[in-house]
Amino acid sequence: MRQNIVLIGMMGAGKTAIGGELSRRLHRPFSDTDVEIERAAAMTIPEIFARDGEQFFRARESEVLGRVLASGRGVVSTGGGAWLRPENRTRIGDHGVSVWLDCDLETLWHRVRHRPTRPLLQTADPRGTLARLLAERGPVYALADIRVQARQGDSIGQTATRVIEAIRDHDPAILEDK
Ligand SMILES: Nc1ncnc2c1ncn2[C@@H]1O[C@H](COP(=O)(O)OP(=O)(O)OP(=O)(O)O)[C@@H](O)[C@H]1O
Ligand SMILES: O=C(O)C1=C[C@@H](O)[C@@H](O)[C@H](O)C1
Ligand SMILES: [Mg+2]
Repeated sequence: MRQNIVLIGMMGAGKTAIGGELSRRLHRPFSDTDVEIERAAAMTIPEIFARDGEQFFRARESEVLGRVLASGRGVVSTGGGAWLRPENRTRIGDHGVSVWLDCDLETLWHRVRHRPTRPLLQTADPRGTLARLLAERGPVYALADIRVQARQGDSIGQTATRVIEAIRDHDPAILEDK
């Protein structure tokens, strides 16, 4: 079934926040792959990265993604790197519509800079790292079915409304109740 709504994009783009809002508005179950990975491992993401490394985390991420997509019609917020693996993109395409929350560097940096929860940003120059990741990943995120600008100054509610409108334009069947 292709009715899942899957949010992709950079850390800080608002996937978790907008995903929760969409779930409430559309009355659909909500899953966040980062939260599911932490729950299954009984560890935080920084702890998983520190103990087992990024490749281990990516393997768990692919497993969790497959599991949460199986529900068929949920809202799924992914981690910022999930969309980069081709096998994950195929799986998302088979089970849902992908929505890229496209957010500018300044907004992303403003949101993530005081949070120690993103291990990839624990570098000597985290802003530079964020900029490099955005530049590298942008063309891959652009492969998503739908692109929504997550603009600075827009509330979570306003961005959620734009996501719903964009999905309706793309394929109204995704929003239909079963
Ligand atoms: N208009 C907005 N849209 C989305 N998030 C916002 C907005 N305004 C503030 N935020 C805040 O930005 C922060 C980052 O958002 P969030 O954690 O949802 O990002 P994410 O894409 O899930 O990141 P990650 O990939 O690291 O999980 C949150 O604290 C969220 O509440
Ligand atoms: O952008 C990324 O690669 C990541 C984003 C977060 O959501 C987490 O999945 C983790 O910190 C890695
Ligand atoms: Mg998140």
